[in-house]
Amino acid sequence: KEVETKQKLANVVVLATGGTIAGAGASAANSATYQAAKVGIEQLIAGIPELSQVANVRGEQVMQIASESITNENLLQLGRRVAELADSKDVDGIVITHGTDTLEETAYFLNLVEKTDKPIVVVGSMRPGTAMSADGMLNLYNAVAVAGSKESRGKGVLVTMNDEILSGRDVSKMINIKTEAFKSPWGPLGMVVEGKSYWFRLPAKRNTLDSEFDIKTIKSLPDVEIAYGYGNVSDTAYKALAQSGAKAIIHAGTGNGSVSSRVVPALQDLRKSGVQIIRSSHVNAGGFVLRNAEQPDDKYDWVVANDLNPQKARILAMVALTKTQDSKELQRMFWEY
Ligand SMILES: NC(=O)CC[C@H](N)C(=O)O
Repeated sequence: KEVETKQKLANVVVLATGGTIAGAGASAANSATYQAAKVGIEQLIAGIPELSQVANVRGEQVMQIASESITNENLLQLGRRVAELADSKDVDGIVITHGTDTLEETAYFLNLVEKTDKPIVVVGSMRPGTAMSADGMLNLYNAVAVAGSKESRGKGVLVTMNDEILSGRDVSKMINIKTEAFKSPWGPLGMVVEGKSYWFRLPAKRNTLDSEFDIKTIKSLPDVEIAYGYGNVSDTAYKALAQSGAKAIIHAGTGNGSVSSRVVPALQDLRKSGVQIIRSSHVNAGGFVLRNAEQPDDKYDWVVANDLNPQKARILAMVALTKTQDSKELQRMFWEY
């Protein structure tokens, strides 16, 4: 009988990359002061015996880092391993444990480049496992349950945090001290409660199987950088980033991706020299940048990121630039993904 239920359960692989979900503090009171990326995946899995009720789980330590230090090489390495596993008939779903600082970037990257309808779920925690009311155990349990569920297939890369199922495309870390940290401006897709998923909506943007990007054909990612807009800003950072080789600069703009009049001439020049200029917004609850609003994008040949925040715009720009150098194509991709 035991063998029978084991066979019916989905096979889920947990790829561990580090972060607070693998963190450890000196005392249980240390919910915010601790070291990230300390605990190995075997120990994390062993700490949640209930996982064996929702899936046949095995772990793989892909890296052990705090996610603010993740590089494009790390992204490619992880993406390639996810693709290999997704191709295996013995794997039904994949979970990635990840630091929360750049979790939204990795989730969006995988959402763009993984050609599979198998569930891929990215998860982290806001408190280390050593802390009182640690959230990692339940987040990971939920992630495995969602990754093992047939209902999760074909919904793009997902993120499970704080009982919610969110789209990897537009989820973002909105606060760094609460367990209710991850939100999408467009709301969660569903809830996961006691290992069962409850779905309410679906992503509308192209992803995974429906995406024109494929990790297997991406050899490297071009240099795309972000420069921040604020009062009294100068054009120094923009020029320096271009000089150091940036192929595109994401303008993390104020409000509607607005650009200071002190910066506009430099951005016009940079575009003429071949650098793509992409306007996004750093407003907190979700920017929404429209073409030719605030700045004449048609005239300057700039691109707008619409609802993608600057760090997500960087991810799409890198992936898009592996396919095209044409600003119109780039803009199409920013509307479609
Ligand atoms: N809550 C977290 O995971 C933050 C820890 C660390 N800065 C990271 O992103 O990996």
